[in-house]
Amino acid sequence: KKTALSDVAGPPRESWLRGNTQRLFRDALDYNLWLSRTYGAAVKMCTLFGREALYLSDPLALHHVFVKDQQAFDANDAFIQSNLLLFGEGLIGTLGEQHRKQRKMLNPVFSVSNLREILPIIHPIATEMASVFTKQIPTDGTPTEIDVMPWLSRGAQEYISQACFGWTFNALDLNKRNTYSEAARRYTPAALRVSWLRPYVPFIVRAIPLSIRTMLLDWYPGEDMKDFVYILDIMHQTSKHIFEEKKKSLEGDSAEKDSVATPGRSEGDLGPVMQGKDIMSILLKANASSDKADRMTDSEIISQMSTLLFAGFETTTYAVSRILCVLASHPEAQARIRTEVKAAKEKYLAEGRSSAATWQDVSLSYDDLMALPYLDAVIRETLRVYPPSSVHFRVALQDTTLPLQYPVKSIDGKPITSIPVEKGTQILVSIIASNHNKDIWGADASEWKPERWLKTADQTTSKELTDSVKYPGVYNGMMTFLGGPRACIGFKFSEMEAKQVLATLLPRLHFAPPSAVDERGNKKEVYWMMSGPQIPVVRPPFGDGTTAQVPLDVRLARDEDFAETSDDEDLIRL
Ligand code: HEM
Repeated sequence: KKTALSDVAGPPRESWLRGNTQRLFRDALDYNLWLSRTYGAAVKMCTLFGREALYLSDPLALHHVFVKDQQAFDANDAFIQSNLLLFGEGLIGTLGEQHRKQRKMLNPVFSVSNLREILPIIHPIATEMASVFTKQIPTDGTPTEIDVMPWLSRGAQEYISQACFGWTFNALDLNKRNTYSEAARRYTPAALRVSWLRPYVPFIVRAIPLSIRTMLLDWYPGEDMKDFVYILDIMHQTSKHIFEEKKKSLEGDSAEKDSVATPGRSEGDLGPVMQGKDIMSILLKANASSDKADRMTDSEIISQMSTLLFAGFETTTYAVSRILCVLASHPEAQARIRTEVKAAKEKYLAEGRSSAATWQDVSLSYDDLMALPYLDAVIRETLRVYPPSSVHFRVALQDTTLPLQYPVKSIDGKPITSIPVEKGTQILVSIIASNHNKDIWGADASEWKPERWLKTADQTTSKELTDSVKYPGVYNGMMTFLGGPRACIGFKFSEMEAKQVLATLLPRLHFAPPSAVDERGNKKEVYWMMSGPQIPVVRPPFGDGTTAQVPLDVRLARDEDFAETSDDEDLIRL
């Protein structure tokens, strides 16, 4: 049967049942880039049961999906139904009006003015991370190989739990085991083991009653599913527990306040330390004082907590791990950040704006940290070339037409300038192909060049980025955090976290790729497996090729690890 997408070219269907989209999520960086370079910025793909989908990286078509015709597109069924099962009615499990209402309540909570207040309070997390590394390396400056991933992951957990919930799991303290933080760190490997089920979730949920699903779960052979359900249960129970504690403490239950923990002690509410500035306290207050019609139920709030714990933790862990990994291979960029941060921190001491004992201990304000041009360029460029997640789904809610900025060729070689899209068509939004689009970013689109985000004061234009064509992404015209009404709510938060972590670690520590060699002269190499999220692994013979890890040589920073002069003073961010 001829469909609206029939003329659009794309790779052949591999199976009527499964289509050919699975390959996009199986260690498929090259495949994703090959697709868009072979067929252009709009490619026909096949999904389940012989249906067709559009794999998109065209800026104008994406502008229609996320901005101009945003009412005609939403998240797809498999995404919503599976998230609803996993996390309940949080932002990633709701659609339409309910989602809009939730966003209206949550957007202001993630505002810059709130982040400004939170940043200085959570600075000790980055300092604790730095001291965790410092304790593992010799004081004479020789390097030690450390798998930095678990520590960055524990740090990211604390960032989310402290900033969002005013709660600590003491994740950076190995002497204190915590069931929740262990469960959360096991979430992604466990989810990937059962991910084959995800596209079928809408069918299962609609066709099989809950009681039978529960029975099937008990009978299901193997431990993968049970383990996954256990992890979800821990996450849900934790969110519920924190919510109840928060609520009690906001209602002024003094008995509870007395039992709260302080950082470095046992797990619990940071209450007095956070001064009610955590995201959840602000949200609970806003919710209580809003119109009844706009108010979220307790169960929706608990679901938001699980959603934030999940959505804000691993993405940021992988992002910060990737930035450190890239910097390890670019010592000159590392040196430049170190020098830039040093100048900013020393200025604080000189102006009496900080009482820290050394410049390294200075905590920069949100505005000063965000204004560091080279640090900003490094983070932007890393998130562009290496976005932590690569492809996201949308579905057309009505018949519509998507115009193309860059025409593609039809299956019989004719130019296509716009594509009719029928209601129900799946759109695969390719973050990776968009961020690597040579038409936008230039011939060197796939190269890591932080300088592309900077210009000197006397430069009035910058070659690639002043082009009129832009992506509708919320973050600097790139698609890493998507765009439109369902764009990442935490992008400023993750940017702030990454900057604080780097501005705290780099002045003290130097990172390099692992130097140890085996008897055949092989060196360990971190390989980023792109399976939806980009996961760092070490391939055999050194690693198992599946466990997430980022081994790096870490040593104390020396004088020669700083750039000669800071030439960044003249640089302006684009
Ligand atoms: C580098 C780190 C991060 C990346 C790359 C990232 C990326 C994304 C992307 C691509 C989406 C859209 C998903 C879709 O609709 O298909 C998203 C949504 C979301 N992100 Fe992030 N994210 C990051 C960090 C965070 C953080 C730190 C938080 C919370 C503090 C967060 C919370 C959320 C939430 C709640 C949503 C759902 C928004 C909605 O549907 O309205 N993310 N993120």
